[in-house]
Amino acid sequence: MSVNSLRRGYQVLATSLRYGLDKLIPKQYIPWWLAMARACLFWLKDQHPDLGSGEKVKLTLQTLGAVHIKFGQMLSTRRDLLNDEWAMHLSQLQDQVPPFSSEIARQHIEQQLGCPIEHLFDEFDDTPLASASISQVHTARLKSNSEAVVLKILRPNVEQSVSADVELMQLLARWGERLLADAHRLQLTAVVEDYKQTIFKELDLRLEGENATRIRNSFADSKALYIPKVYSEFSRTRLLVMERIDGIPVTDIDALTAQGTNFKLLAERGVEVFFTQVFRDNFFHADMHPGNIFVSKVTPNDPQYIGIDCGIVGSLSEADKRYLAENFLAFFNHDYKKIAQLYIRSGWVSAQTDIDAFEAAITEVCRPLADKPLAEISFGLVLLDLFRTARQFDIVVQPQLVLLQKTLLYVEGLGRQLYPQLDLWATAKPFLENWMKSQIGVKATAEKLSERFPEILDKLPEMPELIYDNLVMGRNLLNQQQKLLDRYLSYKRKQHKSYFLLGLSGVLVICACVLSLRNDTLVPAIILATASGIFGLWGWLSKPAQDNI
Ligand SMILES: Nc1ncnc2c1ncn2[C@@H]1O[C@H](COP(=O)(O)OP(=O)(O)OP(=O)(O)O)[C@@H](O)[C@H]1O
Repeated sequence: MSVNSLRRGYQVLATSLRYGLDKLIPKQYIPWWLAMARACLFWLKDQHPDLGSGEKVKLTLQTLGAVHIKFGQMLSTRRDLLNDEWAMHLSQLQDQVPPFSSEIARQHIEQQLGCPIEHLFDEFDDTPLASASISQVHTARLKSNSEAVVLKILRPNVEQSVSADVELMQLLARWGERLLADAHRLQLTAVVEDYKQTIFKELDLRLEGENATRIRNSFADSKALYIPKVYSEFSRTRLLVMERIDGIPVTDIDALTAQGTNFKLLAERGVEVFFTQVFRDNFFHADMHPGNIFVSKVTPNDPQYIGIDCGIVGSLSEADKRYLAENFLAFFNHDYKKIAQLYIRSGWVSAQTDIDAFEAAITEVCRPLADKPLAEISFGLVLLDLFRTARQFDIVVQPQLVLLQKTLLYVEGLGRQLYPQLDLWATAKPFLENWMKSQIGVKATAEKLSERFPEILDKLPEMPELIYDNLVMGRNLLNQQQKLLDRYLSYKRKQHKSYFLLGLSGVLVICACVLSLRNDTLVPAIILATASGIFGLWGWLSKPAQDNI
């Protein structure tokens, strides 16, 4: 436990209490010991009693910095779970976080460029265009070709603030693993470790530029998604220069309606973009909150998304991708037994699970969702059902899927806002069916084989030797397994014998004690005590050594 994490823990607690967040929890949910602990922190008073609860939460998260702002952004996407006041305040965390001074921004940009801004850019605007969790964005024009660009510069000291929070999260995860009954299932330290990797990569804007260029290239001819061009020659670790886009924020429903946007197509394209990135490209934008998504003003009837901020991206292993696709398809086909089998095969749930009970639980969760438009699905209830089933069947959290699950939440929340009649499943099904066909059909297998043909040809001469070696290895392995089994059985036999003798010795000693209470049974008592000693010693000596297993 480091001093840093303790200090940060205190800061988080103090800020939350000074904004009176403790008062937002209904009294009946506060146990007595927590109420007493709160009373002990008497000097941390609510300093903003007049503010609404949504504003208090926003200001707390904003004060605490990047990691907390990101959490607020995530909450803000679930308008179906928030009241208007909370939704309005939390959505400001997407791009209206208080900016830092333009002088500091200039200084940092020039430090990164190694020359005055005016050498490379015209019309640099000192008033930031937007300011978000980790950075601030200023507009300018490239001197070389007069292109409108934006300069995204990291916030001062953002690395330190993120480090402190990650350390605190690691500490809490370790405590959680010791104290929570569900710890082994929640994989807290692994999830935090994954988050650490992700967030630190986001702080390297050069990586963000590379991610953006990769997604831009894979959607080069797409009508669904446009990613602005990155000027890598001017980009550095703390500075990203890219084409300035002029779209309508995806949450500005009034402006989208005014330009006659085809909302149905827009929502369907959101689903298409998500599945294309996950399954075709295996490289997905994993920070798709509304502040990072715009809609082009050019062809409202054939609407195109514009995506920015590719700092957080995800990809899956081939096996996870395949299991996921099969899971989705089984869900679309109402084949709940298949979902249960897939969970067991992939190891996401124990092989000892009662498959019939598991299937019944999955049916209960999935049936209310099947074939329904988003508007008819209660997301909150689905989430509660999912948590309940996960706990009941001891489903282990898969850290590698957390980013994807977060992205799916964003996509679902977005679809709900844009076009609540969207049938997410009907839109996704043909896409996944085609993808599966491309993975497992005869043609796909032939293609994969032909791709690997030179490699296979190369290894062909080594084959007989490899086959022979493997057979020998297999036989040795079987012998070893048999030996291990024999040793284990012999260990168990010795252990039972030793327990029996020690037990017998115990019984005899009790009998000896009882007999010794009377003078006329003193001799049998001595005999029994001696026998007990012999059996005890024998039992002790026959105890097998631990390393004999
Ligand atoms: N290429 C661009 N053209 C126009 N505006 C942009 C561009 N890039 C960013 N912005 C504006 O700047 C805001 C913040 O940018 P960005 O999301 O990249 O920053 P961030 O600090 O990484 O944000 P987040 O909190 O989402 O991680 C965006 O919401 C958008 O309003």
